[in-house]
Amino acid sequence: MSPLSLRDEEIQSLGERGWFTRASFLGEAEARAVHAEAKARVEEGLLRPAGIRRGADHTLDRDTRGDFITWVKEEEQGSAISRLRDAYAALGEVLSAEAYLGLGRFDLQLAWYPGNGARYARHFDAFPGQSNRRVTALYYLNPDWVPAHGGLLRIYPEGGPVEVEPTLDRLVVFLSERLEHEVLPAHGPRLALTAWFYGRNSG
Ligand SMILES: O=C(O)CCC(=O)C(=O)O
Ligand SMILES: [Fe+2]
Repeated sequence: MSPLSLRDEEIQSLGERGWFTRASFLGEAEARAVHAEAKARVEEGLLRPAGIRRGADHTLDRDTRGDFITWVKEEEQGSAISRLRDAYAALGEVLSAEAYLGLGRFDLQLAWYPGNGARYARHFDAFPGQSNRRVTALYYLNPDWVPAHGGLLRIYPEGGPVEVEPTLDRLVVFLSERLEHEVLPAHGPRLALTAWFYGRNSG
């Protein structure tokens, strides 16, 4: 794997606005390989309807959150998903080294919106002050995405909302405690592999 580094404008954007995006993270061929493995998991029926957390409760509310998910555990070496995991580990290291974020371990989740208008209403991935998720990194796997498919990521930095297209190989990184965001209704299949990085001192 070639060493990963952050561009100056990415570090600056993360510091000033709380997020950045990179249109091509692994390159198209590699992205297609990850997509094929992710799609196979969907087709194998490994994904389950995602719940939402309300206090201590875990509830299903398909209007608030209509995606299907599975947690991705350590992969066999040699799979494209394992190489993405390695790239995320390298990303966590450079975010710590160059953006001083002090990140430790991360969880990896595959999420699929079937394309029936499913969405994920506006939310935070973490709440300030708790030792929980610090950075959200999204990697999109939608080779056939066109604007009519919708499913844009809308984030809410200071200064007004920004929409990001979930196109193949795109990476989006944001501070989990700082940025509210939502997934607009998806009218085509929509796949993403998301990493949530925890602080170095959290369990
Ligand atoms: O897939 C996306 O663009 C965002 C998903 C999301 O917000 C989440 O899973 O918490
Ligand atoms: Fe989220």
